[in-house]
Amino acid sequence: MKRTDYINWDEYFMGIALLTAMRSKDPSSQVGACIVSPENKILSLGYNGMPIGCDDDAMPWDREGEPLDTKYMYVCHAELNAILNSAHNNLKGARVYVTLFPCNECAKAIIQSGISEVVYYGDKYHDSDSSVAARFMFKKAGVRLTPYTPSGRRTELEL
Ligand SMILES: Nc1nc(=O)n([C@H]2C[C@H](O)[C@@H](COP(=O)(O)O)O2)cc1CO
Ligand SMILES: [Zn+2]
Repeated sequence: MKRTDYINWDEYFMGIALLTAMRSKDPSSQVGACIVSPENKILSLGYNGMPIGCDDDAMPWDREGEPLDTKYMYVCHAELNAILNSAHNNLKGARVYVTLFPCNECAKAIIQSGISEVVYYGDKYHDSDSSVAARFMFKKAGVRLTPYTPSGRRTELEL
């Protein structure tokens, strides 16, 4: 008899997105993205971080202040990193598991890459212009938006 308490696909991919987010240096929001093929193969992963070559310790992580002194000018979002990290994979018909709903800029990249479904966990900026614009574009482009339903399963990893 096979065991029955194995994690399902959604738990698996969102779990990997959550683990990937733990690599983020951002003090306020750690975001992870996991892109998966229609055959449930992982195509790419990403988390929010500074561009390659931009020393994490030399870059600002502040949310407020002069625009040039905030992280927003520089940080590369989890979804964009995942798309860019997948340069040799075809993302047509893929779905992306994200721990936070995509912004309008990542929405553009998601649509252009051919990803057809976004499964999202958090949505804390639901009412921001960025989220409204993202939803508007996703709707026009026919990208399916699926809120992740937490299963309630808790797990602990000894790392
Ligand atoms: N979907 C997203 N993916 C992301 O990777 N991010 C990143 C950009 C920043 O590094 C951080 C948001 O910072 P804060 O405004 O919550 O302090 O998360 C943000 C969003 C939200 O749209
Ligand atoms: Zn984004």
